[in-house]
Amino acid sequence: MPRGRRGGRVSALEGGPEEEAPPAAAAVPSALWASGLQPGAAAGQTLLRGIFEIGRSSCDVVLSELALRWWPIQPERPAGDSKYDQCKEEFIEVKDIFSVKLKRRYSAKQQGNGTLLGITLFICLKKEQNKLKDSTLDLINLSEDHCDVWFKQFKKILAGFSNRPKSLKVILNPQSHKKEATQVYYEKVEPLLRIAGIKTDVTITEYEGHALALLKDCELQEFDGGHWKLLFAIHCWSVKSFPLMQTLEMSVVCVGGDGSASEVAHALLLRAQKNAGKETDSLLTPARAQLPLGLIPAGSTNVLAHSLHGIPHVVTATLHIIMGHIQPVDVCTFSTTGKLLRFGFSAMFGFGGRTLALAEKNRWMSPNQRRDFAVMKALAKLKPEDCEISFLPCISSHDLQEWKAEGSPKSDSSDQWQTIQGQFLNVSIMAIPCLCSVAPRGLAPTTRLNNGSMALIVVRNTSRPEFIKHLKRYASVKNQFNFPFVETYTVGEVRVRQRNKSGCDPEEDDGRQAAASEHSFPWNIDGDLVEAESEVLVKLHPRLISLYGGSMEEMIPK
Ligand SMILES: Nc1ncnc2c1ncn2[C@@H]1O[C@H](COP(=O)(O)OP(=O)(O)OP(=O)(O)O)[C@@H](O)[C@H]1O
Repeated sequence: MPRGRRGGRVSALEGGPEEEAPPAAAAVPSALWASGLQPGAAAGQTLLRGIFEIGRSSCDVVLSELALRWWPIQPERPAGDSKYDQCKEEFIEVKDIFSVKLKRRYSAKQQGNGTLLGITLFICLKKEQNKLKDSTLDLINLSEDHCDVWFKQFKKILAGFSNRPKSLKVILNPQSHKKEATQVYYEKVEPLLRIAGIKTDVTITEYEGHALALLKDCELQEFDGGHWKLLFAIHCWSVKSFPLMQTLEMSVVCVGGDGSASEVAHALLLRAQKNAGKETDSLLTPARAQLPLGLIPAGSTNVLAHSLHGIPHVVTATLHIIMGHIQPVDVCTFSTTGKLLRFGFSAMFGFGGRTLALAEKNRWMSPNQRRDFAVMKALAKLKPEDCEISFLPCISSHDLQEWKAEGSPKSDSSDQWQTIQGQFLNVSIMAIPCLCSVAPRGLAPTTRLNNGSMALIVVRNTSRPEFIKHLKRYASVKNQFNFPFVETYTVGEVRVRQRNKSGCDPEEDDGRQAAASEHSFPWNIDGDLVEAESEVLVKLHPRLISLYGGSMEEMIPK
């Protein structure tokens, strides 16, 4: 049977059993399924044409600017025999190739280069549930000259992908989750980076704050001789001159959980302010981070990586970096009494802050144990915070379009602060959707990575069973906030002020006592415990950092 009709298994593109295409996709070749192009679609100018053996069939192969196509060479068709009509063209898109190697066979006695067998292409395939998977396609031809021409052409094409990083500074937290980040990196990430020809320089962090200390003040050339300094200069120049045409010679990658990821993002942003000569304490318009950041999920919580990739999957995260899939992402500044606390993506105050404080106090437990224990204990001691919350609402894009149509000069955020006050069990402020295992659509499902607004979700005082019901509803795909005691707002800026700080019972070992002095309150900022004074200002800064990840629209389950 021709390949195009038997599940499309080009042998070289086969994946492991858990990575098989779902039944709906099984009827088309995996390479076709991976691609957005349809057979016969315009493929750009033909660059090369030749014969290779692919999956044991001799094939006519055409390389064009956009795609590599092939179809079996058929013997002259006997009259009336329709069998060969079923032969289908197969193809992969050129943009899905991330490396090319000459394929050789080495025997024990052989000296030198070995026997040439052909060319191997390394390909990024899109699988179900936002997963990406690496695969290979062998183009077999024993001719050195033939393969050399094709190999050079593939190399030239790959060199043209200026959005792909050439060099990575890798920051790895060996303590993340159950201390498996090092293994994750060397077993799953580094081999792919090596195949892609990306240079790496790895720092294994030795203490909390090491990543910040390393990235904040160091000279970039320290990482790689003069290489980094030169590339940094080129990068700054290219960002300045062509903001949308960045040459991504280098990037930073964090291997760890949310705490590490957010520390590295914070460090890159502090660095950007320093380079731009900006004071961090009165930041109205912070400078963008110059270096893109990749996140490899290896922590107990991986909300940032999950939100970026739609799935906390190490190979997917690595392939987004290799393929140069860049997302500009909104960032918040958290400040108190005019001082910058930190840059971050999401925060919780109240139940979320106390739960984290309790978990931190019990770090001797395993990550899952201490998380469950902290949730149970915070629920047992559930009590509201007396707060005043002021916010600047964002105008919906629909209203904005109408105003623009009417010629009104209004911008997308209102200049009218609104204030709510009372007893709140939890306050969440999120610039990204915060996808996680307990909330498949995210803790803030209406926001996006870069929609220029934050979700403010406030939970007013209610009974414990009602609050638990609300927490459980996050697992649902709809009506998460359909409770009379929950309010959601789309905002650009929020100020949370603690109104009554004196109600703290020293006998109670709740999160507040666990975390802070009587003058500060536990905030959970991207999974890190931050003690803040009574008032915290959170301000959104659209597209302040570039992160490697997929397109959000495809990712959130409907
Ligand atoms: N060698 C180290 N020893 C102790 N802490 C470290 C080390 N390296 C980094 N850290 C700190 O560990 C914190 C948590 O790390 P990370 O988020 O990567 O792991 P995690 O398993 O998700 O953590 P958590 O259990 O706190 O959620 C970070 O704030 C980071 O600064």
